[in-house]
Amino acid sequence: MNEVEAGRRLRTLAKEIARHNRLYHDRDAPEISDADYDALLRENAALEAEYPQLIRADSPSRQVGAAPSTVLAKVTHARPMLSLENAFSGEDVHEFVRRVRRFLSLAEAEPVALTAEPKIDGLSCSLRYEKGQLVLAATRGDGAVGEDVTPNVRTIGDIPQQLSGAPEILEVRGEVYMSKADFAALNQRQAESGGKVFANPRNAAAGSLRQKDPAITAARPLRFLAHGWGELSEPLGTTQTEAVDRLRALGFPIDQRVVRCPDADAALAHYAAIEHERADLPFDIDGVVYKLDRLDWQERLGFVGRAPRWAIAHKFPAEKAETTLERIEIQVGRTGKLTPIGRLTPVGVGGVIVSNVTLHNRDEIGRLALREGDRVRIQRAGDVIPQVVENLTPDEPRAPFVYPDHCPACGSEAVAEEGEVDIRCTGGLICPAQRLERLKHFVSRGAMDIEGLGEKTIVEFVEAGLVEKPSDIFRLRREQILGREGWKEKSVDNLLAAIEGRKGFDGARLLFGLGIRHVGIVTARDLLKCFVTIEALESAAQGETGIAELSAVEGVGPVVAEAVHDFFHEPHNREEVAALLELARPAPFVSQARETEWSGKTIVFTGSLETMSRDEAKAQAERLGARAAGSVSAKTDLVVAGPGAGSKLKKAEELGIRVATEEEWARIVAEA
Ligand SMILES: NC(=O)c1ccc[n+]([C@@H]2O[C@H](COP(=O)([O-])OP(=O)(O)OC[C@H]3O[C@@H](n4cnc5c(N)ncnc54)[C@H](O)[C@@H]3O)[C@@H](O)[C@H]2O)c1
Ligand SMILES: [Zn+2]
Repeated sequence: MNEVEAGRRLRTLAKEIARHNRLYHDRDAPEISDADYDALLRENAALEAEYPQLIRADSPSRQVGAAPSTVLAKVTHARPMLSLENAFSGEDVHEFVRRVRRFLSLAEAEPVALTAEPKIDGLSCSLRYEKGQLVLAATRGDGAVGEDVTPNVRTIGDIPQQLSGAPEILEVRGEVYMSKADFAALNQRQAESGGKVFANPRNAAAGSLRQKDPAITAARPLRFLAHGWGELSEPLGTTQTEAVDRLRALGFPIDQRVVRCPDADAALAHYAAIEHERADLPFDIDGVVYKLDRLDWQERLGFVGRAPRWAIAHKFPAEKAETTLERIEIQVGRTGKLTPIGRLTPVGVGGVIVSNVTLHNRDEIGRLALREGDRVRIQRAGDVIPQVVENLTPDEPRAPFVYPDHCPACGSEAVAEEGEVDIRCTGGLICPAQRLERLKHFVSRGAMDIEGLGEKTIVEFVEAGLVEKPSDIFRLRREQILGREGWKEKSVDNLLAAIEGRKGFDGARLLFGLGIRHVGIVTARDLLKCFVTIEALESAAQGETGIAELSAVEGVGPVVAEAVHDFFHEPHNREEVAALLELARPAPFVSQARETEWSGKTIVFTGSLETMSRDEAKAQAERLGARAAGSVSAKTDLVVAGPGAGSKLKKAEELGIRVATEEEWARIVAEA
């Protein structure tokens, strides 16, 4: 991999890992296994080690968790709540100790004692006591800012409300978790009452704590184990062991498997013992945490990036089992992505019964040469969605699995983009699997922006069968809506007037609203700047030289060209577009640009803007006749940088490109 490729890969990794962090930490709904997630992190770390100059401001190696949810109040931690580095082998653990020795310049003979303890699979929580009273409880959030869960935490029996003989300020940190037995019973109750069934104890604990109603938390069997601390007005001891003993004496639950080990080998022996016991433990664990016992050493080591240098989590290997792959089914996601799912003969893996696996994509099926009927080895890594790691019967004669080239939900053609493994349905507008998301996008503020037709209403209309595709919005009749619950005459009239008002609307916004892959509002404008009407664009896209013609448009590359071509290639889409054009009659493109000194220039906006949205800034640039671009190059004429600007600003400075603040930009606009 060369430097350019590495930079590109790092960008992809940053985006992907951030997405998985949100899914896992914020939404409690991971899409990939922890083992796959950890592999992404390791790939990122290896690339950063090779190309330190490419380390991004938003690098996953510097981030903890995910931003706090907006449902709960935010709490800025007095001391950050960090993550842990991972070790996957005994050798990794020895290397950790060697790193510590080097950092502290320890003599050969100097022993390095560690504590070893189970890594509880819950969610971390910080409890703040002032003068012995519990005053604040917070989740980790992104490490710097967490969520205020004080009223909820007050309902957890394991957590003392009052302490005697505690330091004046004491922040205790530990894990809120649910025992396996309580989790099973809760899920049973939830299923019987038609409530949410949780994927695993960690999700159940997180879902029970990270919500607004303390009565719900109180009804859930949450528990707590302390394993560390944050701000302190006086030390708890001189070693980790002493400090933990002190916390226990103050009344905090501490797991009995926390032990002091004189060296790494002793710690590894304790790891083996805990791993042996794992299945019988009352709660889920995903590894063993080692910490330096001496607190003065912990202090000197401090932390780097997202984790302390003085601790490491030794993860357990994934659990495996063998079974039969009975069927391969293709699911269509909300964005049209086809995902193969394996239906298995149910089998127990690490304490849960597994009957489905994700097969990721077509390439993965090819790599494992999977066919319906094969025996497979599956793996579950303390996670929700297990995966196939090996085909045990690749040589048995069996018909190969034929991957569909049409969408099972709507019958449209399904294609892979150049260089991409994912296969997508091209029938976006008419595909039932994508219906809701497409419609939400169509009416959204950046697209048709129909007042009174928000996401909620779209969901209502789709569920009622009133709307299936965008053109149906223009077919809505008064009597269809009137008489529905919550709709008064006035609101129906307002809605119909708003829809009526969108006839003859900006063609670029309608084109953007179609949700063609890679066609954002800027690209939609670029396309119509050249073709003027959607009809003209459509016939160009369908022509023999369509892709070449589209690629030649200023601001449009081959990827966009191909996506537009694929979209108009699909007869269902053409039919729907024709109906839309007939009903909505969008306006042909009229350039809003004036002739100014900025005409034809290229401007890049980076960082956050405070007085306007990014979209507004781009629109301003366009009105000056300039083009808003996404990345800085030698052809850039101006970079407008707000707070938090990173690599783009750096690049502009390197290239000697003019840089303006948001305020200066506002002046440029006013004066042009
Ligand atoms: N599957 C996914 O999409 C996905 C996404 C993000 C994270 N993850 C998984 O989540 C984990 C990463 O999350 P993370 O950043 O919270 O790191 P982590 O959970 O691996 O380790 C840090 C946390 O461990 C907790 N912990 C539990 N027992 C402890 C003990 N005895 N001593 C000290 N700390 C203890 C602490 O709360 C600490 O915040 C990994 O296992 C990763 O695989 C998975
Ligand atoms: Zn489809």
